[in-house]
Amino acid sequence: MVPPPVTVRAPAKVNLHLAVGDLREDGYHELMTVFQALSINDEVTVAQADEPGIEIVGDGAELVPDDASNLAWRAVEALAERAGRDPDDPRVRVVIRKGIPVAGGMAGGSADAAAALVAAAALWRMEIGRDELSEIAATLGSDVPFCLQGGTALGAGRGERLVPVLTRHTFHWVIALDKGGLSTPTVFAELDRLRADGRPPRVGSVEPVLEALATGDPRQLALLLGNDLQAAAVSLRPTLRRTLRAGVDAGALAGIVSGSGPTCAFLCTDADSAVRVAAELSGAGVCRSVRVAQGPVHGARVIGGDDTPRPVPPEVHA
Ligand SMILES: C[C@@](CO)(OP(=O)(O)O)[C@H](O)COP(=O)(O)OP(=O)(O)OC[C@H]1O[C@@H](n2ccc(N)nc2=O)[C@H](O)[C@@H]1O
Ligand SMILES: Nc1ncnc2c1ncn2[C@@H]1O[C@H](COP(=O)(O)OP(=O)(O)O)[C@@H](O)[C@H]1O
Repeated sequence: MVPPPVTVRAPAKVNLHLAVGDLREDGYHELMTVFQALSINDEVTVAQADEPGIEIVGDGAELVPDDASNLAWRAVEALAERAGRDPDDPRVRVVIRKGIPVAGGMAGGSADAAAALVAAAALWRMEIGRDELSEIAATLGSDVPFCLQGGTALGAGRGERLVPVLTRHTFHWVIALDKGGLSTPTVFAELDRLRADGRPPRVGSVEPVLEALATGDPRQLALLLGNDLQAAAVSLRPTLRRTLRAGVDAGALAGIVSGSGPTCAFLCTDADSAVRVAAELSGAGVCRSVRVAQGPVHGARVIGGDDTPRPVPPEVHA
């Protein structure tokens, strides 16, 4: 019998704190970061199929590769290998519905990879623990283990070594999407260049951020948001300075470039304030579009539960 397709939702992330250390010999930078998963999602459906393939729909779909280089496809191949299937012929069809801005510093590709891992594991009814999935996730990208885990987490190494952070509070965000993307390696390289030329400011220690998260006070957290990549993202995209100012002028507690950018994330006092800030920011003409989001949310999860029969989405032909 053909198993029903599995659809998994995976979240975007913002880095509340992103301390970038030195360039390592393997080409990565040592990081100390605090991730938070936000209620902006991609959905990935994996279906058994005689005609394998990948399809991407939604915002920015044309910017995402629809071949074997797609991270979701690579995730399926990696899991097929673990399942003892032929990784070169996994006999599935993958459909990605983009809700996360592409190349926006919100881990869209990583979310797709995390979702594809969970979906393929459920489709093939694999007995595989989250720890092992997380190990496979880390081989696909630094942010993929976090997209799997979700919530709020401290990330070390290149961001893949995670410890969950407990928070008692839901935080309310306004997200400003920029007109184009920024390439993550280019932004890291720009930071190296800025550091070789001078001393761009570095974020402080992470402990106060963890304390603010424990109290759940957005005002306290707002004072501590920090991102070492921000100077590099602003250097490559100077208009971000105006976007960051406009969000604070609109009433946000603080604004920050999300990861490698160019998306900007604004922390607000509460849900009502976030709606007001979003309305004013979208009228300011400084960004492509504006969304309201909350965090933390859970990581990659089957929608509706493993046993719930789901209709076949029109794009998927099992
Ligand atoms: C900057 C961050 C912050 O969370 O995310 P984004 O803002 O891009 O989403 C991450 O470190 C990005 O993670 P991810 O997008 O998974 O990057 P990877 O595929 O692992 O790496 C892409 C490239 O980014 C650079 N890179 C990435 C991670 C790291 N710790 N040091 C690096 O120098 C390297 O040049 C690497 O080749
Ligand atoms: N599912 C995906 N598979 C492979 N590449 C992707 C996928 N989604 C996005 N990309 C590509 O990866 C690059 C980074 O995109 P993304 O992960 O969305 O941003 P970021 O790394 O800034 O968080 C972009 O060039 C984009 O085309």
